[in-house]
Amino acid sequence: MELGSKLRTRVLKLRSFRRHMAIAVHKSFETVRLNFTRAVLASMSRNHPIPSGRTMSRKRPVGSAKRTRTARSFEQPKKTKVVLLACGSFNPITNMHLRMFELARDHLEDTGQYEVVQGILSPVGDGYEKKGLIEASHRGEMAKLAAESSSWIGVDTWESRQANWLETVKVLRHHRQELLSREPDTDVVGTAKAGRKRKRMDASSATKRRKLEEGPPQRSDEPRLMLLCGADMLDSFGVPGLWKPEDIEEIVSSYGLVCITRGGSDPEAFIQGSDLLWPHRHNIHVVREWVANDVSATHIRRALRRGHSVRYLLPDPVLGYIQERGLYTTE
Ligand SMILES: Nc1ncnc2c1ncn2[C@@H]1O[C@H](COP(=O)(O)OP(=O)(O)OP(=O)(O)O)[C@@H](O)[C@H]1O
Ligand SMILES: NC(=O)c1ccc[n+]([C@@H]2O[C@H](COP(=O)(O)O)[C@@H](O)[C@H]2O)c1
Repeated sequence: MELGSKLRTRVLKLRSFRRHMAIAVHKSFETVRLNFTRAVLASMSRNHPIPSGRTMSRKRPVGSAKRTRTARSFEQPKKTKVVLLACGSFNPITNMHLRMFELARDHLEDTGQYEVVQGILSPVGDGYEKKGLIEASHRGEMAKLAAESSSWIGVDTWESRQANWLETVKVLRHHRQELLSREPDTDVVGTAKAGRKRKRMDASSATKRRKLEEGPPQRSDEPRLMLLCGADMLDSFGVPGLWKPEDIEEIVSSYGLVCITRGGSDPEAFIQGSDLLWPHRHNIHVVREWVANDVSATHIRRALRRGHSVRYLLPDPVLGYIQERGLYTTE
């Protein structure tokens, strides 16, 4: 009997020991598994950005500062700010001259890379001496009347106030210098409208000079200047002796070109056929105008000479200016 009860006690103890061992082994496996899972999760949160727009959902001690860093700050690269410069006769300015800016802005912003912050109309000076060109003061005034309807397009008469005609690349250089001379937090649109208030560049500033030599900024807060033109202007690059090759090279490499399609021109084919433009094709943005608008200043001048209506081809205040002064009645 005694032997039997001892044996039973031993068997029970053995069973209890095995149970305890099993629990201990299970617990340590569980600990290893949990630690592994934690490690994997930690590494995932390090390697992967947090879903867009959401703050990190880690618990924080009561009263501690709220996490304000969102995924957006990780994911969205800064957009390059762009200022568009359109050079031309604007003799007179037409609705299509304004529309070019709208088309260019949509196109650039649709890429997701750019934010167009300002448009500048720069009428050519009297020194250009093109047939039928009326005084720059009138063309500048008409451009200003036209730009009043826009919140972001302005007129700069610096080019037209120069004594002699200036190559377009020199106009671009001037405007880039103006942009660099601005304070970083300047409201660019407001400045365009009140250009007179602009601060002059401090020629002694080594930083600014260095930036000018380095070329236009690509991804910084400083806006990048691009030349805006119609496809006929791009075609004119091919007219022998009209543009210096080094000027064209500088325009397309250091600034960039936004070219609006125009009836009778094929900008893509022109770029493809040009050994000068082809290497810079990624800096030339061809914008297709699906609603063809082939209004030209030439057509408007001709219609005015003939006493025909030009209403709705150019802004009403511009038409009023022309009629009040009897402009474009003779060739
Ligand atoms: N209808 C248009 N479509 C596309 N681009 C245009 C159009 N009209 C003018 N442009 C562009 O606007 C800029 C300034 O043009 P400009 O002042 O020479 O006007 P224009 O109407 O072509 O003048 P003109 O008929 O007197 O030659 C140029 O780059 C020109 O290519
Ligand atoms: N070599 C050059 O820089 C060059 C040559 C021809 C025209 N342009 C410019 O192109 C524009 C052309 O205007 P128009 O189409 O009205 O002639 C003007 O602003 C003019 O100054 C520049």
